[in-house]
Amino acid sequence: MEQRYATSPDQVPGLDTAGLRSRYLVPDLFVAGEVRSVLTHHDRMVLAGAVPTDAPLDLVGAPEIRSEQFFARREAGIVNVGGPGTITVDGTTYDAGHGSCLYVGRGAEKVTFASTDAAGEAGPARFYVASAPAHTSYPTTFVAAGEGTVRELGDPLTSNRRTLTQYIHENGVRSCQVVMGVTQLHPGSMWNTMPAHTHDRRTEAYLYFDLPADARVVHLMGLPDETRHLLVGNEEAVISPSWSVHSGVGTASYSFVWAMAGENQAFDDMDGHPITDMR
Ligand SMILES: O=C(O)C(=O)C[C@H](O)C(=O)CO
Ligand SMILES: [Zn+2]
Repeated sequence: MEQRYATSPDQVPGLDTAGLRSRYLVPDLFVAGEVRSVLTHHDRMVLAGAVPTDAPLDLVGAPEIRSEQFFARREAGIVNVGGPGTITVDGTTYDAGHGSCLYVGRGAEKVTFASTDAAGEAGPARFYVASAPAHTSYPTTFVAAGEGTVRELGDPLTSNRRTLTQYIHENGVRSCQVVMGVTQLHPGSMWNTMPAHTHDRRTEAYLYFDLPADARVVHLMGLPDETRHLLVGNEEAVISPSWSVHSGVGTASYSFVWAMAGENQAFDDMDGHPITDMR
């Protein structure tokens, strides 16, 4: 498990491109036949990727979280951004298609990922995990793709028409901290999360997916009046500390998984920043 310590907005103006990328971009979570993970000390979120090929893969603990079982003191939301696959939690198997979400509660002992058609046209499943510490155990719950709480946002005239589906949230699948969903840009719309916002009470991570290999999302980060950008490729994640805006524009169509953890789960507890105030 890679470990990244928390950062302050004071550091951002002094960082060059490589410095920004090494702290905030998570570029290599998805590797065939492996589980890769990153622990950020921002709200102690763990981001992981699992790509099972010819053999199933288990999500296990690590020295960085001082536990043999990943879910000993944690919960997680898991979204499949690849081909069809299954997630088995303590003997119960969930068919997890592209874009579906499984919440796994604290105390789960054995969590196993498998692909249904790794060698076929669909390719291996690619499971994205966003986890946070949990004080109690909520039931493990599956939500099929698109079946959460849907919000239609933006306008084609401002190139930001998008469908936001909330899976794990206050009025949906219950959790201790993790709030999670998927936003899909409509054809021709390229801007996400504009107007941009911050939420000083929560850390958030975006994982961009379904982006063509030769396209990029220009992702804005930093304090609203001192922004920087990251060029982000398919299946790369960005860590947004509580003080950082998180908004992007793609050079092609894309979706992203957003996941948060922190003080509260109130989705609308955010501070908007008009583009005219941003620098
Ligand atoms: O398209 C959007 O806008 C989003 O998906 C916003 C994220 O859900 C978010 O940043 C929640 O805080
Ligand atoms: Zn946000």
